[in-house]
Amino acid sequence: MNNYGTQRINEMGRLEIGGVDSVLLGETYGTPLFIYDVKDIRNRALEFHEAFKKQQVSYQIAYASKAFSCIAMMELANELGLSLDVCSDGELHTALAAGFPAEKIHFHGNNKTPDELEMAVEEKIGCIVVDNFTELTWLMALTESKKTEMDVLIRITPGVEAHTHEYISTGQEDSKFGFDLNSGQADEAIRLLLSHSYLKLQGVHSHIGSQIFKAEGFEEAVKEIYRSIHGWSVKMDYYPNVLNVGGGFGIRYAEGDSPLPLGEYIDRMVETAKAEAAAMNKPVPEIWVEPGRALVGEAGTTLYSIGARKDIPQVRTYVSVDGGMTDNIRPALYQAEYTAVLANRAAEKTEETVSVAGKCCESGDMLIWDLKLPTVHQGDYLAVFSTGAYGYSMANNYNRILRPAVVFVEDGEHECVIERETFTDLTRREKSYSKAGFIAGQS
Ligand SMILES: Cc1ncc(COP(=O)(O)O)c(C=O)c1O
Ligand SMILES: N[C@@H](CCCC[NH3+])C(=O)O
Repeated sequence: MNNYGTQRINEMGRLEIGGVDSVLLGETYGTPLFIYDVKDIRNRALEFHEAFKKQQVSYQIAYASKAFSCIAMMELANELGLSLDVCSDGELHTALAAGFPAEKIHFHGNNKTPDELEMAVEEKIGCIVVDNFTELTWLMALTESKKTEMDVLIRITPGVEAHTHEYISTGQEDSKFGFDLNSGQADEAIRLLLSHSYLKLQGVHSHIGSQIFKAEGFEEAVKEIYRSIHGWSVKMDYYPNVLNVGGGFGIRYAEGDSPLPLGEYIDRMVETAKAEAAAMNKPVPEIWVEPGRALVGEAGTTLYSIGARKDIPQVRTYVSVDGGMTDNIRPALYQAEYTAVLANRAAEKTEETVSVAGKCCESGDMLIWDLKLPTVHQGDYLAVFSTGAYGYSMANNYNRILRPAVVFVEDGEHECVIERETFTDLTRREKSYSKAGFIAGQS
């Protein structure tokens, strides 16, 4: 077993998380169940803070709430001294409902609507990360009409390709996100911003991708941004107060995944920024990062119950769980790999190789291929590791399957922070079509 966070195998041979027996959690809350190891989230936030403090630079760690967003998580992020990256009105609403300080919220997105921009301005959030000219035009008009100042960063695509799945790689020039550097679009946007009375350009943002294991991409991005800063400094006398390098720090999903210690990513990007600033004889900007997965990914475990089993002699054994692509779409979307154990028999030696299927009407609904487990029986609990990021937040109701519950565990205690969806939730906002020609019961 990989021993994520506080996990261990207890005296009964069961997986324990945060000092709580996972079987007890399954019995109490049912399955599928997302279990978050709060201590692990705390430790990771601390690791980021310590890395920045060691470098003696001003910084912000903005939790990318798209990774996992709910009231309890926003409260925890606030308690841990994090800022927040939101990229929709729903994420902003959740943060505000949790009492997250508006001035520490940053708004992202390649298609913020006029309503979302208005909400951000009215709520006086910390900054808007401007992504394109459409948004810039709207934002200029909005702040002028409201006579309200707003801090902004400009998102640029540094032309750096992170070595990750192409769907989660964003820093390359051919991307829907941000202003590109080569065509001069970023220059034009900065020029517009510098002459605007209400929009205050605080700095530059780049995000090169996600699940990145090497620091080189971040170093390269910082260098590339500085090449542009040089130009802006000469042409427009502009030098940023803030350099936001985005998120993307990788985590362990499967054996063989070996991300760097969090501090090393920070050291390498901050040292690059220090060297570049020194070469220009300028101060080091405030460095911001936006980790999502690195804060919550390994802290999450999904507990399922094993149902059907299908043995195809000489071919494969399928064991099916009571969830699947509805609570974890990542294997279907990115061929993401996971590992798992039988939570109720975590100490037993492995005896067979099975493939774990979800319950959706979809052949692609597979969670793990060729997983070694003790002989699997119906009713066993399967714990899939590292599901804390982009699991619940990408959950859906395909096949009208209900979204699972989420429980936080820490120091031997457990608390449900999101209840399991109910059938009532499924049909609550629905009504009959008044012009339906067919009325049940009549021929
Ligand atoms: C702009 C931005 N910031 C931060 C993140 C968080 O990424 P991760 O969860 O990989 O740290 C993302 C998602 O990739 C993003 O698009
Ligand atoms: N949702 C993706 C990462 C991209 C998210 C942010 N741009 C994942 O599950 O890995």
